[in-house]
Amino acid sequence: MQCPHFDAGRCHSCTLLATPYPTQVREKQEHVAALLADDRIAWLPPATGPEAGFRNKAKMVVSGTLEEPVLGILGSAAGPFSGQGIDLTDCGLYPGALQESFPVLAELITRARLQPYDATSPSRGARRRETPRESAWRGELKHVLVTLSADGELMVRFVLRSQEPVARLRKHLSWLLAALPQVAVVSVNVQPAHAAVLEGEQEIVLTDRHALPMRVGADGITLHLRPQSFFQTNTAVASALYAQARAWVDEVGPASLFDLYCGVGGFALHCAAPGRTVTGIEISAEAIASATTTRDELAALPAGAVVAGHDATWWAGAVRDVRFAAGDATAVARDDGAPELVIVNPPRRGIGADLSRWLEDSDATHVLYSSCNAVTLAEDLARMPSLRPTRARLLDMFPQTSHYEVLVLLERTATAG
Ligand SMILES: C[S@@+](CC[C@H](N)C(=O)[O-])C[C@H]1O[C@@H](n2cnc3c(N)ncnc32)[C@H](O)[C@@H]1O
Repeated sequence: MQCPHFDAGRCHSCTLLATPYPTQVREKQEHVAALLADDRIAWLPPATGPEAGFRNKAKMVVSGTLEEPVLGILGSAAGPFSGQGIDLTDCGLYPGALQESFPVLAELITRARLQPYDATSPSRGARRRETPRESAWRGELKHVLVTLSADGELMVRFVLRSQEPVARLRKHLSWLLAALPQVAVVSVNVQPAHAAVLEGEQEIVLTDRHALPMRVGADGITLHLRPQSFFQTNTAVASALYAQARAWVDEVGPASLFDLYCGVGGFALHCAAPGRTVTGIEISAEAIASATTTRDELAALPAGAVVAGHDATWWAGAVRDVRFAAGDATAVARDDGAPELVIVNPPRRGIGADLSRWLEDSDATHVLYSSCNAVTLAEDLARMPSLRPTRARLLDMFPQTSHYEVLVLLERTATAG
């Protein structure tokens, strides 16, 4: 992949751009195999998708002026573009449908007078004080977050410093929906702090629709995605990830499973089956609401519908005992007895000592660990010596970067104690 921003030193995100893609995948495979360093693991060939145009979401920093807003990133503090707004609307990681939305969103910013937030320079008055107040920074619009579904629909979220511009945004909403009819959901996220935090707690949805339907795979499950919910970055590889998880879970055939850090329920719903009790736990209440919507939709499919190879009757039975609850995944270590199989898919920090210890000491016969950080994965596995990794697969969710996803099936070899 060729990138003018990388070549000019404006953006450094794609650190592997100069490495041919097959070499990237081979080196990631060597990296994860060396980190897990376990000859007993049977590795499946890596799962890959397109090497460009694969990102389903864009997190655009908004800079520039009201008349000429810039959507992209701010140049890194150390380099020659320090603090400068860098336009990344043509970034090759975005599919065409995302790229095409950016000029329209930029025009909306101008029309609705959403002044780009100036993250670098407090006003002159504030500069005289040692710790300028948040109000001393100029502007309102911090980020625009855009998510694209496999069916071409969009969710657009405006991260604002305050609610002040919301009325203007509402006024221009019909213009946006006419200019970009594929927009399904528009919301405002209020993030008042001058801090490196992408979004705040308050979300105001401006459209009638509150969730973006994210179909996974050709005839696959359509997961519902509400604002403030996580979704895997690469829909094609996420489809392979969930399919692999389902294949291994079905082979084990547990009567009960937990999906910890379940997000909008991708693993839980792909691994549901008649006669299987599934419990999904996730910290974001909005993600749990999304997962519950998908479950209810699968429970009531119209006669004749086929989803992921199963008909409406099968699905009604499969999701009958699927439950989702908002909460801290590590708290199950205190509260609940273990099911037969536990799926974990934590953030980069991994599951940590407490949850690892609970799994190690539990009655679960299998654990399925999906990780986006093999370093913390290896640390967690070392804490669970009774659970032997038997099978694993690298899934390259993040081409052109050194990041990747890895799925590992663990099987209990010894009774904990
Ligand atoms: C890597 S994402 C996985 C989401 C989901 N499994 C999927 O396939 O999309 C990690 C998820 O963990 C959630 N999370 C973070 N800390 C958590 C905690 N302490 N307890 C429960 N969920 C947590 C995040 O909100 C996020 O949805």
